[in-house]
Amino acid sequence: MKLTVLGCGRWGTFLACYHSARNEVMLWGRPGSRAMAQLKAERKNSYIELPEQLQLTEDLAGALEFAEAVIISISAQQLRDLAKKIQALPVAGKTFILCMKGIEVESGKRLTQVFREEVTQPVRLAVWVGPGHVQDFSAGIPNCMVVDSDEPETTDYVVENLSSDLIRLYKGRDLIGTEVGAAAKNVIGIAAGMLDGIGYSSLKGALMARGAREIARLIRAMGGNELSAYGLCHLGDYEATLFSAHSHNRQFGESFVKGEHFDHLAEGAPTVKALVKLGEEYGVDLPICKTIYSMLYEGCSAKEALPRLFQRTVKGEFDY
Ligand SMILES: NC(=O)C1=CN([C@@H]2O[C@H](COP(=O)(O)OP(=O)(O)OC[C@H]3O[C@@H](n4cnc5c(N)ncnc54)[C@H](OP(=O)(O)O)[C@@H]3O)[C@@H](O)[C@H]2O)C=CC1
Ligand SMILES: O=C(CO)COP(=O)(O)O
Repeated sequence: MKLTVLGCGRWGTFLACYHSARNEVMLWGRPGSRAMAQLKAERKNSYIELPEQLQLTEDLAGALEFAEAVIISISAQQLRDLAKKIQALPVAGKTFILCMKGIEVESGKRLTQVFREEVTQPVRLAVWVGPGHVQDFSAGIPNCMVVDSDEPETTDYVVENLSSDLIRLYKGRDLIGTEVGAAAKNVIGIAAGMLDGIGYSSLKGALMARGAREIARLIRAMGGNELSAYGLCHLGDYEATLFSAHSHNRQFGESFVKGEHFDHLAEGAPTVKALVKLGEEYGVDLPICKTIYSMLYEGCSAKEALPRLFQRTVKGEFDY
């Protein structure tokens, strides 16, 4: 199959390399991208070396014309901007696969909603999320991920063509849950990093249980299947995010409470704004998300925030 990957950061570059083993692949970076300049000059970045056959380009029209399936992996808040550029080019009949995790802050919309609003040509659309770090895959450690779509045939097409012994793909059947779960795990990852930063790592087990419960309630209220919160898109991604040294969201949370600067993309930081808004809109209490929001955006300290969570009224573990 001919595949194009749009986005040449950590994840997009890995995906382009991964797919190059079995497909003809072109990797696109926006004009002026420093990441693309490095890939062109050195054929590697700090995570991975590019296979010889992988083609690089900054020409969006050419990249889209090249492939029947197009993977997108850029920062979630930038998807609308890129989707507008895609809509200006002929893409009817192609399959787009969003390998990214987030909820748009301005609108509270899921990434497939954002994409479909902007790209109105007839295209197939899927998301591909779940646990996985470049460092682990590059060391040959396999993992399981999940693909979901607004049409089951598209999920089948992606899973059947792009699964491998390194990445075992499962078929998701709940697009709302898969997207919200994937976006929200980054917020729980920031919370985990904050606990690590204040020396409370032993609380991460409780964070896992209560975090997944909170997101399950939101998914259900939004019309999704609450079980998705316990699947690969969310709980299944906790090891990679709440515990892994490679997680940017976890590292961001730890740096934040230590007052240190962190220079990489942590999708949970904007996404928590969207989740808090969605909680209000759907009438769902999201105490962990609200705590992270108050720490990141309202100047609340960990010392103030944590006791508030423990002083909440007593309730049943699985109450709504
Ligand atoms: N297991 C999984 O499913 C994983 C998923 N991810 C997800 O992948 C996405 C990207 O993460 P990651 O690769 O770590 O992030 P990076 O910051 O490494 O890469 C982001 C890329 O997006 C590009 N970009 C940003 N805005 C635009 C735009 N308007 N148009 C075109 N390109 C743009 C940047 O370009 P430039 O080079 O010019 O800055 C950069 O190359 C995130 O949503 C993240 O959650 C990440 C890791 C694992
Ligand atoms: O999504 C990921 C792992 O599955 C990557 O997470 P981080 O952005 O926290 O590194």
